[in-house]
Amino acid sequence: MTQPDAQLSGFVVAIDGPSGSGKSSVSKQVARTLDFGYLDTGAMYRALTWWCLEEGVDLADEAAVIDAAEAFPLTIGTDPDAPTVEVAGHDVAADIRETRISTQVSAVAGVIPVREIMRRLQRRLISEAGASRGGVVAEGRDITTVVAPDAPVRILLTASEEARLARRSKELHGHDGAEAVAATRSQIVDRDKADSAVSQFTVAADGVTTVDTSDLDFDGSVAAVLQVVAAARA
Ligand SMILES: Nc1ncnc2c1ncn2[C@@H]1O[C@H](COP(=O)(O)OP(=O)(O)O)[C@@H](O)[C@H]1O
Ligand SMILES: Nc1ccn([C@H]2C[C@H](O)[C@@H](COP(=O)(O)OP(=O)(O)O)O2)c(=O)n1
Repeated sequence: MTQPDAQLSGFVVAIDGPSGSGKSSVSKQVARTLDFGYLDTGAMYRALTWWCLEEGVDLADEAAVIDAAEAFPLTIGTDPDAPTVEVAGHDVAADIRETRISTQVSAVAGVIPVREIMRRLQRRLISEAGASRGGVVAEGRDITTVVAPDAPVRILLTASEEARLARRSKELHGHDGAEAVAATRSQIVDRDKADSAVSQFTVAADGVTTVDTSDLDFDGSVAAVLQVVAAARA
């Protein structure tokens, strides 16, 4: 029989959303402002993908991917000023942002038993960060619905496809000209489509507050999230 989840420690702010909505950058700044911990769950799926490739695991072999997840030697830091990611002692923070990981991560994240292993690990990390700092901002695709549906603040951070494509193009190519946007499309649109098969992050679930950042700049997005948090803590 599966054990019921232990209660999460600390004040948890759960944030989900599609690629390029601003989850990582906005969540990190919100955590800094509140002096909370910060957990990037996407980095965990990326690091597992890196580890599978490093170990020569065929990503089409679900049993092998599950084995890799069960023995995953991950160390992840939850300080928003220095969010480290290490696998078996290797600093992989930069490697996991490479295109080869971005284009293959959905294959790993789409394996349901892997998600259950990651969910348990993520709840533990959220509780540890919450206990040591009083609170934590955790972001991903299923934090508001599956990992921390019991969080007192749950936000769907979203933005139009156009805005998300322009942001990611600027980040990857330095501008958002037509060619750069076309080159970025698969990393945003196709990946979101693949990820939607296992997580619901395009429409807010019951009790989840939508923050649409399409017409907000970065500071405006941070302020909008902080306002939702302040209302919940009042
Ligand atoms: N509201 C915003 N307006 C403009 N750019 C933003 C905004 N929020 C985030 N960005 C920028 O867009 C890019 C993608 O943001 P990121 O936080 O990586 O999104 P996600 O984690 O949802 O994929 C980054 O370069 C970030 O600085
Ligand atoms: N809680 C989560 C977080 C991320 N994932 C998957 C979905 C994404 O394609 C990858 C990488 O997530 P990440 O947040 O780094 O993606 P972005 O590039 O910021 O859009 O992991 C997930 O399935 N569940």
